Parts: sequence; C-alpha cells; structure tokens
Amino acid sequence: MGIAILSGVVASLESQSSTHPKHFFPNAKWESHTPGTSTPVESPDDPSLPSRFLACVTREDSAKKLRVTFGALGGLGGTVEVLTGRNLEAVKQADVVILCCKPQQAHPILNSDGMQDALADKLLISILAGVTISQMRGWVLPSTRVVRAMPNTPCKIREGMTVVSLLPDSAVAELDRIIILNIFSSIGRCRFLDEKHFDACTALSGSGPAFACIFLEAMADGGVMMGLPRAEALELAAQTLQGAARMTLQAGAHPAQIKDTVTTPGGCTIAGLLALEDGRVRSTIARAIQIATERASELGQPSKK
Ligand SMILES: NC(=O)C1=CN([C@@H]2O[C@H](COP(=O)(O)OP(=O)(O)OC[C@H]3O[C@@H](n4cnc5c(N)ncnc54)[C@H](OP(=O)(O)O)[C@@H]3O)[C@@H](O)[C@H]2O)C=CC1
Ligand SMILES: O=C(O)[C@@H]1CCC=N1
Repeated sequence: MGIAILSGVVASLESQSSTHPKHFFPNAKWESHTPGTSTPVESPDDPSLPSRFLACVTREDSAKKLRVTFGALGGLGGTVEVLTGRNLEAVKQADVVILCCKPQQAHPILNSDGMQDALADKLLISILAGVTISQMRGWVLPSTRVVRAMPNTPCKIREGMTVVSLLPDSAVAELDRIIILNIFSSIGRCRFLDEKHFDACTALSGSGPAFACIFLEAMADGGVMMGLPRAEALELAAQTLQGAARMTLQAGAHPAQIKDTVTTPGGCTIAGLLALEDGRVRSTIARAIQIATERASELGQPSKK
C-alpha cells in the first residue's frame, strides 16, 4: 500500500510540475518512507508540499523491487531513496512519517531504540488497519501528532479513496491538515471521519477494491461463458463498472435509479437481476463488509486466545 501512495504522490507532483512549474520544488526537504514508513520534510518555499522521499523496508529483496518500481515511474520516481533496515536514520531526517507496515509491526517499530525521540514534534500518519490512535499515542512522545488514514490501492493511479481520522483533542495543526490533504487529495478523494467509523471504512473502501474485483472478474467470466474473448469481456466489465460508479459520484444518481433506468420491462436486465437476487447477492456483499469490519477491529490488538 505504501508503494501505491508514493507512486500516486509522485505522479501527482509530476503533473503539477508540468502544469504549474513554479509550485514545484525539486530541492525542497520533504521525505517519504514507504512502505514501512513514509516521511516528508517541508519545502523551504511551501512547507505543505513534498519534494524528497525515503522508502524504508527491512529486506534487500523488497528494496530491489521498490527501486525497480519507482525507477520505472521516471522523473521524480527515480529520486525515491530506498533504505533497508534504516528506519531511525530516515525518520530523523523527516517531518512527516507515513507508517505502512503490518498492524502487528507498529509497536516494535515505534518502540525501537531512539524512535520516540526521532518522532518528537512530527506528524505520524498511520494507515494500519485496527491499530487505534490511542494505542499509537501510548507508543510515542506526547509531542508526536498521530493521525490515522485508510487509503486504498487505487491511490496508485490517483483514483483512491482515503478516510482520515484524528481525535478531537488532537494537536494536529492547520498545516498538518493541509499536508494530509496535499498527500491524499492528490491521489484520489479524501474525507475526514470520526475514528469510530474507521473499521467500517477499512472494510468498505480499504478492502473494497478486492470485493469489487470479485464482481468484475465474475462479470467477465459470464461474458467468456457466452463466447466473448477474455480481454474484451474484461474491458466491457471494467468500463461498465466504472461508468456506473461515475454516474453515482459525478452525476449524483442513486444506484437504484441507475438500475431502474437500465431495466426495460420484460427485458433481459430484469431476468439477470432476478438471478442475482436468487443468489442473495445483496446480503452476501453487505455481510462481507460486516465481517471484514469485525476482522479489521481485531487487527493489531492483543490476541484473545
Ligand atoms: N493493502 C491494502 O490495500 C491496504 C493496506 N492497508 C494497511 O497497510 C499496511 C500494509 O499493508 P500491505 O501493504 O498490504 O502489506 P505488505 O506486507 O505488502 O507491506 C508491508 C511493508 O512494510 C515493510 N516493513 C515490514 N516491517 C518493516 C519494518 N520493521 N521497517 C520498515 N519496513 C517494514 C515490508 O517490507 P519488508 O518485508 O522488506 O520489511 C513491506 O514492504 C497494513 O497495516 C494494512 O492494514 C491500508 C489500506 C489498504
Ligand atoms: O486486508 C487488510 O487487512 C488490509 C486493510 C484494508 C485492505 N487491506
């Protein structure tokens, strides 16, 4: 997920630099550690804009993959510095850290020698499922501003959905909010929501691309069953799902209204819809979100066994 965030941010900065060159600061100090941690240091001209990125991992194999991935982006992607086993060194140089490790790795990482001091007075954005702001506050110094964000993989192509939560008593300043929006609005939609909704958001939009792709793949399979070539079936299914989603997002159409408009009386759509209802597709999908929400709440928590 860290790769998706950093790839999207880099792509966004590239497009800004070509349209608004004066807003782009290639030598500014904004560093980002991904996937383990992601750390920006502020630009001398505009402290809310990123310019330098550090990506941290523990395995040299991962580092090699990251260098290839970011190198292939070209431009700013080639400037991403990938560090192996050097979290502390990277965090010390940074103002903003994005924590992108697995939920159970947060505590050991944040409690490693020198990390609390390195994070003092900095913005720490965790994208971890399950791990609460209160838990993380207990693992850092009071001066570290802790925020949770739940992005999703489409951030990689700047079509992401990110939900951000901060506690009402949070010391998160206006500049932090601008930095958070600069990061996550540049790679898709970004919305602030109360932390009590975080597990549901984790399931719905965080895990959502996986659920949507089951539907996408199944639609394409149906087309293949009826003789369509695989590639065309997938294109038709993907563009159709995108079109329907955009009608809701851009035109404000309710899904039921879109469905009714497609459904010619006595036609083929109602025949297909009834087959879906026979398979209890709605409750199956909704229950998947429920179960995933319940599982999200367990992640990063002490085992009850
Ligand atoms: N995948 C998704 O769609 C989403 C995931 N998330 C959250 O993002 C987090 C990561 O998930 P995901 O990307 O799927 O998991 P991955 O296992 O793919 O990524 C974890 C990354 O963290 C690195 N890492 C592990 N330990 C350390 C460490 N001690 N120091 C530095 N880097 C470390 C790993 O590299 P190495 O193995 O080399 O150490 C790896 O690159 C999870 O907490 C998840 O809840 C949130 C939203 C969506
Ligand atoms: O599967 C997971 O736990 C993570 C969180 C949301 C998406 N992936």
